[in-house]
This record gives sequence, structure tokens and C-alpha cells, in this order.
Amino acid sequence: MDARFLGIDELVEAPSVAVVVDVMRAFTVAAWAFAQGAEKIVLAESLDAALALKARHPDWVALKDGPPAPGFDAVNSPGLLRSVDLGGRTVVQKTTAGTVGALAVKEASLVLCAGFVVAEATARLLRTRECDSVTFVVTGEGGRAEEDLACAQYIARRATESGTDAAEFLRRAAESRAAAELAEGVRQGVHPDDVALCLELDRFSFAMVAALEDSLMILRPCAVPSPAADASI
Ligand SMILES: O=C(O)[C@H](CS(=O)(=O)O)OP(=O)(O)O
Ligand SMILES: [Mg+2]
Repeated sequence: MDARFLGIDELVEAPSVAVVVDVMRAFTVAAWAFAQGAEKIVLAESLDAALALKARHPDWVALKDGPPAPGFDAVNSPGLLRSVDLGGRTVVQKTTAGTVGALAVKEASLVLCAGFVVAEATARLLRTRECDSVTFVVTGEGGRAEEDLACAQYIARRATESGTDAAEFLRRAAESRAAAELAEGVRQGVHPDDVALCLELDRFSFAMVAALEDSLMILRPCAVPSPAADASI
């Protein structure tokens, strides 16, 4: 598999297959939202767009990063979201990096959103679809966020080498600037368990696929074939 690792600003043309990685915390949060029962996640272009969607659909759950804000129901924290019942709900998510990265590749034919919590499912989906060329969007810090790059490199490796050990990749993420800022309270809207939750390898068995639906970028969980059915490893 030909893998490229690019920051959001380095995307010059729509890739065919994109894996958008945001470990801390957008796509860890998205995975937890699905685990808590959310039906779908609308990736909003801006805070105003998120609030406009919420105004049109009062039953939707509007979520943003940073501190709690008027009009929003939740913040971008897996530790805080894991105790919320989202059964059948639609979530609207707007964050600094993750949602921006997914929207930057909305013309791609396949867009996966990922973090360590869905790493193996994401790698397995890439294998199942026999993706020869994959662009990994490293969303944080202009493409240099160590937690996102480590996760992207792990998924790329895991997609082709079943024996890849995650330990070194997880160590890099644990020592990233984002992890330190979350632990030290530099970032807001944080639960003490957030870093640990973001580093839970394969916590969930689904991948997450984003696609345009009526001009909105919608993220949904996607079941992938079981390892027994995957003859490539
Ligand atoms: O919520 C996050 O972790 C970040 C934003 S901040 O730097 O913590 O304010 O957003 P994300 O898009 O999930 O990286
Ligand atoms: Mg991030």
C-alpha cells in the first residue's frame, strides 16, 4: 500500500482514499458517541453552522471542543461523553482539527476517520477494500502532531503487516504535546481519563466512514468483516 502522510494544509487535491486521524480527541470522541448509541455525526463547517443545525433540529446534540459554550450540549471529551446516553441521537461535532480535516477531503471516494480506538477496524477496512493508495491526514499541529502521526503510521503498517506491535506507536502518542496539554489542564473541556481513553487500542470493533449526504458531511460507524473472514492476514 502506498501511504502518504499530509497535514490539512498540504492537501492539494482530493485523494481517492483518505484516513483522517485525530487521536486527541475528535475521533476518539466520535467513536464513544457511537458506542453510546448515536446514530450519526454531522461534521460541522463552523461553530455558527453547528448552532444553525442545532436550531433547525433541537433534538440534535451539538458538541464542540474547548470549554462549554451557550447553545452547545457537550464538549469534546471522551471521559465526559462516555456517561451520556445518545441512543438514536444525531450529534453535530465541530472541533479545531479533526472535523476540519474530514471536511478538507469530503470529495474523496472513501473517507475514514480514525484514532487508536478504531485502529484495527480501520486497517481491516483498508485491506477489505484493497486500497492501494491511501492519504493519511495528520490533523493536529499542521501535520506534525505526534499522536496523530503515530496512529496514522500504525494503521498504515497494520493494514499490510498483521504482526505490527502497537507499543512504540502508543508510547509516542502518550508523550505527545497534546497528551501533556490535556494532562496539565492547558486544554479545556477535559476529563482526567481523556488521555488514557484516547490511547485505548482497538476499544471498538467498528470503523468510521464519512460521506456527503445532502451536502452535509456525515460520519457513521461501519462494521468490518471479522478476522476469520479476512484471508489477507
Ligand atoms: O478537543 C481537542 O482535543 C482539540 C482542541 S483543543 O486543542 O483541545 O482545544 O480538538 P481536536 O480537533 O479534537 O484535535
Ligand atoms: Mg487533535
